[in-house]
Amino acid sequence: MRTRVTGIGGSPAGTNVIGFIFREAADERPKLLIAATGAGISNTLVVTLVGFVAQSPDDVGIEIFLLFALAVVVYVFGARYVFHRMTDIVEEILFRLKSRIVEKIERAELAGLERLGTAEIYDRITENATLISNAAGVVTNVMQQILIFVFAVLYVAWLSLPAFVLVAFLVAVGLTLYFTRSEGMTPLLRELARTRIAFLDSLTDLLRGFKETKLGRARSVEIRADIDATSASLRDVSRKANHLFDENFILVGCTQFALLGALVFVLPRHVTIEGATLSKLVTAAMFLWGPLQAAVSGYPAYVRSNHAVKDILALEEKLDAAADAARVEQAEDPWKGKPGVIAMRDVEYAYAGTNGDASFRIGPIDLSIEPGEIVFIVGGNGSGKSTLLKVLTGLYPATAGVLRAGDERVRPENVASYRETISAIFSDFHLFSRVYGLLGVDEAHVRRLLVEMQLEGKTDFQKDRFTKRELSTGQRKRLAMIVALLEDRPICVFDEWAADQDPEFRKHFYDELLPSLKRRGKTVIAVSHDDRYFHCADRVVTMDYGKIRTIEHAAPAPSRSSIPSSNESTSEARS
Ligand SMILES: Nc1ncnc2c1ncn2[C@@H]1O[C@H](COP(=O)(O)OP(=O)(O)OP(=O)(O)O)[C@@H](O)[C@H]1O
Repeated sequence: MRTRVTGIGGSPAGTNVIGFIFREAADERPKLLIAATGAGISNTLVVTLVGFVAQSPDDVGIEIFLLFALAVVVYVFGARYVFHRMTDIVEEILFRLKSRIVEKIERAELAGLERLGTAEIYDRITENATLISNAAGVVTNVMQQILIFVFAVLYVAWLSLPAFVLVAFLVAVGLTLYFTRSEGMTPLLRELARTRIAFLDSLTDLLRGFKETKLGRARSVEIRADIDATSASLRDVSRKANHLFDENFILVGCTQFALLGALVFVLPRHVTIEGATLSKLVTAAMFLWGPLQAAVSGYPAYVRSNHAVKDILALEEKLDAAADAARVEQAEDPWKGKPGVIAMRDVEYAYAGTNGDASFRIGPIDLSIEPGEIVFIVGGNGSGKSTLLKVLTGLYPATAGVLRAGDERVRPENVASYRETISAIFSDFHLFSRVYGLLGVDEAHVRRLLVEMQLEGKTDFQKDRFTKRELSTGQRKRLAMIVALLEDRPICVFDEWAADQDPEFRKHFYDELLPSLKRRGKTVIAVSHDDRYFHCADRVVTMDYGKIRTIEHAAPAPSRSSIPSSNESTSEARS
């Protein structure tokens, strides 16, 4: 059966799937080779015996039949062993590869992962892994067919040396043409990989923006046009690649016809050859066709799996690069859960620019936050508040300056331990399906928090999960708050947490929750736009264009009549 191309990746990393499997099967290589050779020989023997018996059926004794039966048995056991082991080995490699990639994702720095994007990771870990998995059987078959082919050619050499020379010459010409033409495949495969990721990106855009597309016909038509365009180019490149494979397949068939033609039309004119030998040669040449076609039709799958292997290894390299700074994380923990004063001295952070564009940067920033202090970070949209939080929490490594916690400088060697002292709810927070990091937590305690967050009856907590996570944004943020409270870490970081809460719960957050955290000795760093609650902070840090504009000690709570409207004060802050 022909193997079709459905979209393959390409990359510069250098290895192939056979090397990959053989490296993995180092101890088993001799056994695999013996089993594959045994299967190949017995397969050839079966066909040779059948040809022999067909020539003179009356001369056949029981020993020929027993040899025939033995060859079948050897083939079955040899082939079974090779196929099963190759599948096991490939699946084991893929299992290890996936867990290694997941580990590297975990170790990657946030900025590195943000640059990489999710489409490439999804594609490599699913599509490419499936390609390699499917190719295991095909690759084994190709290797076995090559062995059978070699034995069949040896059989031809035994029958007639001139015929062997003819076969060797025509097969060499055919294969040289085939492989030369197949080289045209590499750029097509690379193009396919790029197009497939672009397709995934557009599809993700459509799915994430589903509501928006439902509301706008023009938007939906335009995004559809973009997806169709990517999909069409995926189809065209895939079609080109498959046509190339088809032509190569036909080319090998032509080599076969040339071989048969040369055997019957050319050879007898130049070499003395008996009719019986010629007939055996023709049978052998026809027999050669099977393994050759099988090997050639399996070759696309082999090429695809090679590209898939290269792409996965290239992804690993990118993840390694993203993990550089955090390579030795967990090595040190100087704080033992007590980070002390957090101090930023001349700290700067710059996003990596794309296509030479100037990127946004914050700093230089000088800021110290005492344990137990409540600090609000305020400022207009895009002033760098969230970026500052990510640097402060050690998620973005400062590109200049020093971040200290207590007496210790936060460095790649200890940043993971520093992060362990912080609970954070970012504006794009994620609620995990289970309360990872808190598995086995006391359910009664969680239920009390559900009551405090006014979520009883909306969801419940059973077996380490909130029974329902499809809640309103404000309610989901309350669930995230429950997780943060359960973590019970000394530093709490909230990025516009109150923004999606109703007035009553917003008041609860500022007037009760934050003071109760303070009473428990927690440091709270919160991004806020709620100017009417700025008095709840010990200090208010105002950011503007990535720099700290002012740091003010909070004024006492204003009387109700003097509270400005939220709009007034926001515009004042921005002016
Ligand atoms: N992942 C990123 N890569 C590159 N630039 C980014 C990235 N995230 C944010 N920026 C840039 O950093 C600037 C500051 O963004 P940031 O989210 O820190 O602002 P903010 O003060 O929290 O804004 P808002 O009040 O709207 O949440 C933005 O203008 C944006 O251009």
